[in-house]
Amino acid sequence: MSSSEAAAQQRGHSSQTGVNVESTTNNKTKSLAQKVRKRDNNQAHQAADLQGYLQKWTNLVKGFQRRWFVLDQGVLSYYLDQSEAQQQSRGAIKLSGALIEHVDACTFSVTSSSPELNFRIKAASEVERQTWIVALELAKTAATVDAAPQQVKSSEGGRCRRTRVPDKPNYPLSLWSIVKNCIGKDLTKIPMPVNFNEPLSMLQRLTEDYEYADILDVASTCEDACEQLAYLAAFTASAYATTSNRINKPFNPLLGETFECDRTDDLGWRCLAEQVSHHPPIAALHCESDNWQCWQEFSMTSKFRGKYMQIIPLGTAYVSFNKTGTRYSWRKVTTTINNIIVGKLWVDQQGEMEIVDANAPHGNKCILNYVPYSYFGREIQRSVKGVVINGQKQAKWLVRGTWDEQIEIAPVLRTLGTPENPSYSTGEYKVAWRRRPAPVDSEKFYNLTTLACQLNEPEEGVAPTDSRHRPDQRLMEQGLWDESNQEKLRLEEKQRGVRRMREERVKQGFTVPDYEPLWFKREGADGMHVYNNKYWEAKATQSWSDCPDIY
Ligand SMILES: CC(C)CCC[C@@H](C)[C@H]1CC[C@H]2[C@@H]3CC=C4C[C@@H](O)CC[C@]4(C)[C@H]3CC[C@]12C
Repeated sequence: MSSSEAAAQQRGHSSQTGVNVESTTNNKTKSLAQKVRKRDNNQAHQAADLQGYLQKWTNLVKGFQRRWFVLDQGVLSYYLDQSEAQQQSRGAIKLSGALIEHVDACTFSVTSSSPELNFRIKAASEVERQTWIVALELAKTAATVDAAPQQVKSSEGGRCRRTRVPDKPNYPLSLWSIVKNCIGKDLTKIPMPVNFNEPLSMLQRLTEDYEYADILDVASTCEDACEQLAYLAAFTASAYATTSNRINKPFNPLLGETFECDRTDDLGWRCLAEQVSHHPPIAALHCESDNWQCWQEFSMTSKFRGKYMQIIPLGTAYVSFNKTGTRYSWRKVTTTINNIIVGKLWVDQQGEMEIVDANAPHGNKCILNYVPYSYFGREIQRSVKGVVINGQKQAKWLVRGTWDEQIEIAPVLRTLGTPENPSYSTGEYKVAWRRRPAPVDSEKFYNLTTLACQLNEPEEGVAPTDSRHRPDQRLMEQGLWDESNQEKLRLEEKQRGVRRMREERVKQGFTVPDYEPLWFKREGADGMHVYNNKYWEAKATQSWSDCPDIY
């Protein structure tokens, strides 16, 4: 029996310890889901309070001593014995920001940094230890959410959005120990515990492509089509900004999972994503604003190449500017994840990206080169270089910078040199994109940007299939990784079950219609999934009856 199972069982029996007990513990999955939902509604006040005798480390002479511990409203206090509990405590730690660590089978420690305090505590059994750790983690999450500044920009929409998620707990686990048995497998097919995840699904991660969509607003006002393309090049590079320090795996979306992000009020755009295929996994996105529309289909293959892994994205991204109807398309470059076996993980981008006019194949285009990292190279790292050429193959604008910091663009005034080795004299460079500074302390919460923190914020009225409702991801966000892992397995099994049933019916000779996504349909010669314009209307009337039950 794993410790978390034991803890769950313990919770079922231990009414005496005062843990909030779900009466239907035999139906554990349900009780977990309920717990998540409850916590969504009122995260701050759902923490399980707990009290009881434990052994507390005093000093080398006296060793462990029996003390009465009380967990109440985000504070862990102790007393000489139970009768003293109404009086002043002997010591107390605020759990917000505290470190809760498992030491050995029965021992754990709770540490706070300011004031500097540490309790080393021994429980009577592993089960009791885990019960306390779970209660403490829950209380910590609730307290941290409470303590976190909730206010963001004073958006015209007037909505307050959160600016952070709970801190990432620290449960060390070697990536290589998981991945080594999976050489040759695709990243999306490697069964991985949530320890390497970030609390976002790939649908949400892809929505972050639009974090700097204001560049598209600028581009939409350009009179010069080549300048517009140069801005667009800056936009495509901005999508990689977060990859420099976000090396966690987003959750693989379940088939039929959706994610909406309506930021029309403050950012001027809204986006809808759906997982439209499971084998191979494909996501489709559609993002719209008054000035432009963007859509894309995304899937990927991944390859181990010795000490690193390469992610090769498939699918095409499009933008169309409303005023002129000009449409451009591009494909994403290859992402490399280095140091898979040992060392610190780091990411690089490489490859050539061609941004072409989708209506005029021989018209303007931008050739952007994401220069790969080279140990010996003289190039600055993460560099992006590009040129916008017109239909006559004349260079019109130059693009330069790095994908993790900023991109500048400049008009070409004159082309010198030879066609094989041209040199350009340009006008002044202007900054087309600059990365916003990271939020304070973001290294404690997966290096998420403020927008990223807000993506998974619970929101009313979204589809039942929305990633925000995904229970394993919510548990992970709250730092409850054991529980999250269990839920993840249950959801994946449920998905397999549905698949198996389809296959069974096909075997029995029934005609089973192909899986149809709800909000996207295949269109055009390449059969790309494009938006069917139904989601936001369905949302307005809350008509979700066609949504599959995936959680
Ligand atoms: C072994 C584990 C830890 C590896 C984790 C790999 C993560 C960091 C990789 C896997 C797939 C990658 C994504 C693949 C494609 C895109 C789309 C692009 O427009 C922005 C970057 C983005 C969103 C990448 C971000 C980094 C990414 C999420």
